[in-house]
Amino acid sequence: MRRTVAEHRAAVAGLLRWSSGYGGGTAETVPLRRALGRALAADVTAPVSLPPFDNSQMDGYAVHGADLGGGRALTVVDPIPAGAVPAALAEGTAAPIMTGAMLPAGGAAVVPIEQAVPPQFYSAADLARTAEAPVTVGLPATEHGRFVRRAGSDIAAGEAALVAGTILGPAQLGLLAACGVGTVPVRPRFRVLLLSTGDEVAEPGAPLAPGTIYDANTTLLEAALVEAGADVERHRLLGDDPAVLQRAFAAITAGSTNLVLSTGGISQGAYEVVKQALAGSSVEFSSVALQPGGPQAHGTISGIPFLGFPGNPVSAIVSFEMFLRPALQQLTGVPAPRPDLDAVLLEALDSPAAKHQVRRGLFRGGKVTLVGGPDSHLLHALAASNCLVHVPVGVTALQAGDTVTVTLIGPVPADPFAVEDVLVLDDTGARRPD
Ligand SMILES: Nc1nc2c(c(=O)[nH]1)N[C@H]1C(S)=C(S)[C@@H](COP(=O)(O)OP(=O)(O)OC[C@H]3O[C@@H](n4cnc5c(N)ncnc54)[C@H](O)[C@@H]3O)O[C@H]1N2
Ligand code: MOO
Repeated sequence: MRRTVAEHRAAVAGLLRWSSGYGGGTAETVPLRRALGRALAADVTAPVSLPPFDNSQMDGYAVHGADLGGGRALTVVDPIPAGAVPAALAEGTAAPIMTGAMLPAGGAAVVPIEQAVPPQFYSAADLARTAEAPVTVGLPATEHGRFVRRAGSDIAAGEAALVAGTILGPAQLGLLAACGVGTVPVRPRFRVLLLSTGDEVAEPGAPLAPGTIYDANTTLLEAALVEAGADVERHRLLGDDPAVLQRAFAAITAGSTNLVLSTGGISQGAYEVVKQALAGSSVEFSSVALQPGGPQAHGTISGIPFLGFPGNPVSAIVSFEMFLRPALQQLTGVPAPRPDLDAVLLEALDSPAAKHQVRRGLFRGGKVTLVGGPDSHLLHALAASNCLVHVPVGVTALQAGDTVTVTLIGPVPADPFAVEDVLVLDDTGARRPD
């Protein structure tokens, strides 16, 4: 009995949710620079306020609360660089103050240097002469608090900075650094044991013997798993001997990993090693209405989730994108930037009526060109594509100009038309006349 893509997706998600043991693991504490993309394991409270003290938003003059009305010459006093603790500001004086510098006690506002008369700062030598002939500055009227960044206006000490489960991106890590937090507790990564099967499959690097091919799946799937926030703690290349694979499965103990993932050996051949090694087990071998990625296996080994992907590399990665990546995202919260977009198909295609076909394409500017045919060995075409093109069950043909749904799996190249637009801008950013 053939399963639908949605049925298998739900089965994989349920398997990981109920059997992977993910979620109960011990948090690790890592330095901020190792925490990018990880999920925060506990709430973090701000240990300091941001900003920690009232400070200037502009390079200019700090003015006393009694002098906000402007119109009188103020005596210029010692400047306040960022990092200094200033003396209190007296009525009738103005202190040159730099962006980020602490506002002096008595200071009520900052007037930007451009609005001062004259609009300049004075040298230390000029100010040293203050005793004989005070240097003065004229400032326009301003209001209380103008260009002052108040302590705690971003976040107050003791407030929740980030909540558990937050995915730590540059902004979140920057906030923690600004709060002086150097290490963070993060949820453990989802751990995967990756097994590639096949007597014909050889480790890259060694000379290629006749009849053999290099192992692409280990590298392809490890990269995909890492990109999705998981950790391949171990991978093994195994041949087609069911006894060897059975021993490898028997060595897997409960709790040792969150998922066992294999490629190859699950179809209709005479040497389907995964099928043979798991005969009589609870693992289910099914045919999903998907191309590539039709043959699938799922179940548990020693209580640990097991997924068997087909051996063809494109079938394996399509299986990952269609089934495993969504389940990982649901479970770990690590974002999988895989937007689905509508695109105008630039050429015709055929598809089997009973299957959801996934073609590879290059999406740009709202349009998609197919890259290579539907076959599942076309790794070069996969590497030249940036999206999966979906042809739903029941659709047997599409024409150029039809709208399809694509899933972005790689970066979109710059639109050549957009580049031309940029080139006709002048130095000010205005569009030049054609
Ligand atoms: N009579 C039938 N034959 C096949 C069917 C079918 O329904 N009836 N299904 C086809 C489909 S669809 C697929 S997909 C494959 C899946 O086969 P297996 O999962 O058993 O995978 P293998 O036979 O072991 O390998 C398939 C293919 O992929 C190459 N391969 C395997 N591992 C790697 C690797 N690590 N790196 C690179 N390439 C790998 C292998 O050499 C084969 O060419 O079955 C079809 N057959
Ligand atoms: O379904 Mo197979 O996965 O076409 O190549």
